[in-house]
Amino acid sequence: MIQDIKTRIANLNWESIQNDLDEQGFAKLPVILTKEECEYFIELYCEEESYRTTINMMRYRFGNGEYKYFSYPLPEIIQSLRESFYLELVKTANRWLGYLKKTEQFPDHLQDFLNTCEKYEQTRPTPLLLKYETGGFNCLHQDLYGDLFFPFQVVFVLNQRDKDFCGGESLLVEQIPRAQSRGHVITLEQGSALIFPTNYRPVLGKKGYYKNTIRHGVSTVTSGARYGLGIIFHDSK
Ligand SMILES: O=C(O)CCC(=O)C(=O)O
Ligand SMILES: [Fe+2]
Repeated sequence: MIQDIKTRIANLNWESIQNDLDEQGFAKLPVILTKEECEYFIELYCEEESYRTTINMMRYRFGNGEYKYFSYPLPEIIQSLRESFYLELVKTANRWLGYLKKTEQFPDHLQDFLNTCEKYEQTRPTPLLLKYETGGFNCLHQDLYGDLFFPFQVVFVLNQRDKDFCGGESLLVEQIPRAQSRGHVITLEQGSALIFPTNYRPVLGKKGYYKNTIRHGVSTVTSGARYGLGIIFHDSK
């Protein structure tokens, strides 16, 4: 099953995903997790011993909803998702560094990147489950938890759109230098995912690449409850 997760990720159409990431900064993925796997996570949401921290979003004015960061060791399936997405996305991450004429490179394997995070005192795990009930939303934000960050993150929706919940679309807003911002609305089916930039995306201009800052959020859940699984690669201070 876990081996199977790795195969599922490796077998995605990475050529097309890499192209989407370069062209638009984000990539919508097909269904990856089965209904049973999604239900497993929704049930896991209530198992308090799996988490290091629970955040009430209203309390911090982050939105309306709740999320929980897993503690280490991560559930095997999340560890596998994190490792296998990293293996592919590190190629894009390093290509993007090249576009921006940066010489440093991210290591090929997640564990080596996490060892570097440790040097920056970023040792707390960041994968999380999120829950929004009717009226819930997530304000536009970025998830940078220290000086070191991986340029991509992945989010899965765990229940069925238009059946278990309405609204709750994924939002990306791109801040274009010296221009107005552009919004993207992405609807995700149960078990499908979105890859998006944690901080910015490089865009080719007349004088080389420049950066569009990107923030993400979730529109209001107009009925029902929406659960999500976020895979963030860098650890937190
Ligand atoms: O619930 C969502 O889709 C957004 C999750 C999010 O903000 C994240 O994974 O960082
Ligand atoms: Fe986020």
